[in-house]
Amino acid sequence: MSEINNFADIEVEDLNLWYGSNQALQDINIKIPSKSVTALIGPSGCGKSTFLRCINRMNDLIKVCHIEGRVKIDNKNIYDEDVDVVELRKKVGMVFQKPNPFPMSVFDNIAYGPKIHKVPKKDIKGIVDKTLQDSALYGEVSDRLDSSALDLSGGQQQRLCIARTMAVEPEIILFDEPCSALDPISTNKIEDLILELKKDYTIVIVTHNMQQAARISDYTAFFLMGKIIEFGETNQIFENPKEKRTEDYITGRFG
Ligand SMILES: Nc1ncnc2c1ncn2[C@@H]1O[C@H](COP(=O)(O)OP(=O)(O)OP(=O)(O)O)[C@@H](O)[C@H]1O
Repeated sequence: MSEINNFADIEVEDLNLWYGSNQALQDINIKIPSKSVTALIGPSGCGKSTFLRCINRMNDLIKVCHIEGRVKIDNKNIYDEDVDVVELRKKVGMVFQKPNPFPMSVFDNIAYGPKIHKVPKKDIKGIVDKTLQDSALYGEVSDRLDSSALDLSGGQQQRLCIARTMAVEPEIILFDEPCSALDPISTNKIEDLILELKKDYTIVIVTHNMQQAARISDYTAFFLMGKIIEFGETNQIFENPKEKRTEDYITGRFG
């Protein structure tokens, strides 16, 4: 278990995961602190995305996947039988590698979630405006709300996807390499947005970019071959790692 004692929104206990006979996660125990950014780093194929997907049960969609252990959010195991997965995914939003706006207007992209969750019609416009402002996108799209979201730039599309996630008021937002398809300026804007978002949300982000992890995260977990090798404050992990394997990875000796 991690040594970080801050209040944790997500507590993972003895998590093991298999794809068929291939074990992709092994004995994962971690407490992810609330209202902060936690980065998941490690070489390709070490289980970062698999772990991220465990936090909102996205792996349920994969037939060969078998999971043991507990992922507790607000002290409730999200793998309990009585958990409503739609409600869970409202609480735990996810932003993917490639921007994936719906093929509809900018407005409708953001209104989609609140409508599904039966927010009264009269409140929708206010939610869309507020979400666009909170995601720092309003100035760029306020005169294009009725245009197709697919006409926005890649970076704007990704911020729209973040806004779409925020519109249903999640508690946690999972980011799976959200900047890997973006140019440096768009990447900067997303990083600034993530830093803003952590005041209100618990954020977990998979990134291959060490500088990005160092810039935006408060905590870092280093994964290797399906295990968490080290977890701690980002400064400590980057400047004074306890494990030689963490140091080797961070200094670019492998991966
Ligand atoms: N849908 C799937 N079906 C079967 N095996 C999978 C599936 N998704 C991932 N795996 C396997 O699980 C292991 C961990 O993969 P995962 O994508 O979680 O790693 P990762 O650290 O996120 O990698 P990357 O950095 O390349 O995205 C790998 O061996 C991978 O081949």
